[in-house]
Amino acid sequence: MTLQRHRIHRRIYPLRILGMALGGLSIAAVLHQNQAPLALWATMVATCLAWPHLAYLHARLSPDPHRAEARNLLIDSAIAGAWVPLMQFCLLPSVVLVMVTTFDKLSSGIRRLWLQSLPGMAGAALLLTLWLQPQPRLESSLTVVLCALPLLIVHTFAVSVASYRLIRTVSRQNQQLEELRRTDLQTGLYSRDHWLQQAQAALDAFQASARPVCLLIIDIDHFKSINDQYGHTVGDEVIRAVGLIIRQSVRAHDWAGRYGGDEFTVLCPQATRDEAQDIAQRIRDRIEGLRLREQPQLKVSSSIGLAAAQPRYQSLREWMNAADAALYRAKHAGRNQVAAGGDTGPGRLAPA
Ligand SMILES: Nc1nc2c(ncn2[C@@H]2O[C@H](COP(=O)(O)OP(=O)(O)OP(=O)(O)O)[C@@H](O)[C@H]2O)c(=O)[nH]1
Repeated sequence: MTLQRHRIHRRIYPLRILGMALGGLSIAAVLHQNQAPLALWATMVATCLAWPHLAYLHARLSPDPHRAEARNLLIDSAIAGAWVPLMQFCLLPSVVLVMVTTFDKLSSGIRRLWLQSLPGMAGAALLLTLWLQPQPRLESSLTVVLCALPLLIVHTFAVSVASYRLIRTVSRQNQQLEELRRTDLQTGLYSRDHWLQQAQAALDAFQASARPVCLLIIDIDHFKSINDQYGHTVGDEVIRAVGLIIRQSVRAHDWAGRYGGDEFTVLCPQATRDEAQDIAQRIRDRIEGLRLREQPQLKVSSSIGLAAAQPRYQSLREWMNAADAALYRAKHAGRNQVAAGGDTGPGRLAPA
């Protein structure tokens, strides 16, 4: 079981009651086998009945229940250690008690708790050995063996279930983290890093197969002055709206990402330059038609650079530089237009 700070004592309380009951069963069988005096029976019953409730109260009333419960776990180990000489070292239940309480510390997830539990466990065992000097009786009757089994089985099952749940939770959270890493939170498009990975993979695939693939770089025109004139909140809204337009304008198998700031990138696999130009024009056109409900007078436009992959591009950087150079030309030619570079050299596509 993983120790969580929140209401930890409530989660451990029933488990400790169950553990004490099963541990008590195992100890009772040994006491019966060893014909132990009544005082030992009384000690066993009192410990098993009282300790879970005392531990619960201790943690509940403590200002730091997490620490208090960690202390309780150490006391669990000391109690288990004490019962080893009290059971005259009866081998099977002694090993089961010691192992179960030690594994509890390991599965608690509290760092080094199991190590911290060892001195208390060994100390309690040593103290009672020196004090009572019990005669060792290592053998276990069949009854003792049978009575030790429930604790062993239930504990193993409980720890396995808890580990299974923990692994499921961790893998679910890892998946969520991976999705977050891949996504630009503002626009819902792919993040820069993830998009770059895909672009590299697309270029590699192009080098291997020569199937056409194109790259678009989209930049909002004069975005700084939108921020300056309308404020950053409106600027953010424009970025979100442009992201949505891009997402809705590309094909299902295109990869649209936010490269950073007001710059977006789209990878168009299996698209010729003409097909990619159509996509780019569609995006440019829709951005030009964008109107924010709160700011209907605000006009937005974009410039787009397009580059088809070429066998001569040795790296993604070269391919992106070609698209960037095309974007630069689109900006310098008056913005709000698509320019293509790459296979046929510099070229400008007229605005729609
Ligand atoms: N509101 C907002 N502004 C951003 C965000 N990211 C970057 N910016 C701003 O966007 C502006 C980008 O300006 P530039 O790309 O340099 O220039 P521009 O004004 O778009 O001009 P051209 O690209 O030449 O048309 C900068 O002022 C950044 O501070 C964002 O997430 N939200």
